[in-house]
Amino acid sequence: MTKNNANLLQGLNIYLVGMMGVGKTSVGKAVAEQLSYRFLDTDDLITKIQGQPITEIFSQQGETYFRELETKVLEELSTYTRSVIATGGGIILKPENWSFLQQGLVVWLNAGVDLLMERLAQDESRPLLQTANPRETLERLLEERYSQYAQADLQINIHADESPSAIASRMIQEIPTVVKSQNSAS
Ligand SMILES: Nc1ncnc2c1ncn2[C@@H]1O[C@H](COP(=O)(O)OP(=O)(O)OP(=O)(O)O)[C@@H](O)[C@H]1O
Ligand SMILES: O=C(O)C1=C[C@@H](O)[C@@H](O)[C@H](O)C1
Ligand SMILES: [Mg+2]
Repeated sequence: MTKNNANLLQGLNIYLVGMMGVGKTSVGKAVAEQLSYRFLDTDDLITKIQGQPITEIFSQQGETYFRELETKVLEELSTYTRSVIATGGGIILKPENWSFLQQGLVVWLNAGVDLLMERLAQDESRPLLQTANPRETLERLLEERYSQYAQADLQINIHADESPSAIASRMIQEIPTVVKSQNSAS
């Protein structure tokens, strides 16, 4: 089943989008393993290229600079094939980024704010959440971004107590439904 689905994708990249903390990195690694794809993470690459953690890029160079780097990294990765690409939570904000995302299969990992809060409670590496009321910030960001995330080809709802590997299997099982409808649309 997994091998067939990898064939069905014909090398098409999978782009994971969704709010910070939903599990794009964790689930992405499991999807890549199950499809024998390469795993890449835009946040990780930005950190390596810049030689600075994301919090520092935000505080020293600013969010606009980070977003420019993010677009450059995404453009570079769009030339790859057979890759699962975990993206930063805000990648869907720039229309320009969609021209790269749409070259692959875009999968939205969606979870409610309660689960996101649980996952991010002890985490200080998300600069946008260093506010007086992180829950309120998450709620606002999710509301602002919801319609953009919903442009994804496939939506996977994330619940507590499901491992990254089980979520990956569930996602891979759904691939034929979206790849088929993409083919029939063309
Ligand atoms: N299915 C899961 N079950 C339990 N814990 C999980 C699961 N998925 C992710 N986590 C944990 O939640 C936290 C956030 O996960 P992860 O870093 O994968 O999210 P992300 O979507 O990549 O976030 P960001 O957009 O900030 O990069 C991590 O501590 C991770 O170990
Ligand atoms: O949701 C966001 O805007 C972000 C999420 C993270 O993945 C990082 O890309 C950065 O912290 C910004
Ligand atoms: Mg991540």
